[in-house]
Amino acid sequence: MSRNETVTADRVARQLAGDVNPLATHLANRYVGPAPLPPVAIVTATPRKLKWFELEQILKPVRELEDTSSLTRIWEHESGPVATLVHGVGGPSADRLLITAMMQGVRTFIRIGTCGLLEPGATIGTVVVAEEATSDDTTFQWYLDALERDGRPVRNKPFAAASTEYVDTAVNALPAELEQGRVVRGRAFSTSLIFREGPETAVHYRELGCAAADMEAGTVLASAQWYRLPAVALLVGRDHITEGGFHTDERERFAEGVQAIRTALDALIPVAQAAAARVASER
Ligand SMILES: O=P(O)(O)O[C@H]1O[C@H](CO)[C@@H](O)[C@H]1O
Ligand SMILES: O=c1cc[nH]c(=O)[nH]1
Repeated sequence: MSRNETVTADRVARQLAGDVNPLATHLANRYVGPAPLPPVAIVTATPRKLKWFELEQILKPVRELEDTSSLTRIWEHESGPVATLVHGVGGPSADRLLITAMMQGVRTFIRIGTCGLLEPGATIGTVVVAEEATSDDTTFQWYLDALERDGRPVRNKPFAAASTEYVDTAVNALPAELEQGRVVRGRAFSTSLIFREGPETAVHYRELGCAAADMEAGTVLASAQWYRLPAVALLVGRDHITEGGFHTDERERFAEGVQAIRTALDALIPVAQAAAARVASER
């Protein structure tokens, strides 16, 4: 059996074949490159941010797939191969990437990125390990409704959950110097309306119990739950939504958060390799 046939034969491939339209098949190569992609993918919104994370400190570059919308790069971690994929900004863009990446063999997603902080007085560079996320966008709502119709609703509506194993691994790996409130295991709100945020939206997010706002974690976690894949989002606080203050004011703090996420990733990738292999073995 060729590797490509293996990708198309598993449980996730069958679910995808039953619920996405032929356009996704038509576009998969262009978006993410040909199958098989590594089963573990690290995803973020923009190539510029991906550079900030300096993943070459923990991964060995192998090759770049030419001319893909997600600028797919293949890397080698000591635990196995990893892809980095740029999912674009917002839930719909992330959803396009997630689906096509799954079609090409990805079986787990680790989103890394930046977020706005909601807790008054939180330090720029605070790391939020999103164990749950919700969103105001249509892709997130589609997954929430689909899960409901399928008889497996999210446990804490309207929040989709991350893999507990990933959250525990990431939190335990975060360097000790980031303790004292700079590591938050909590909820994220993913918005389509970043430039409409202000004190009132922040109150709303906080009332929902959120510590951070980004634009994609909700869709990443909800999509993963729909396809029964493990996923998590590791976010570093880049600005304050209510008080002003940006990473450009506190570069060192921000850099510490970025470095902490890299440390967490290094511990998380082997766990993700094992989890993705389990998913890929499901028939
Ligand atoms: O750091 P990234 O992944 O770009 O994520 C955050 O930054 C962008 C907004 O400027 C959105 O994509 C948001 O989710
Ligand atoms: O990245 C984001 C998303 C929403 N709000 C923010 O402040 N930052």
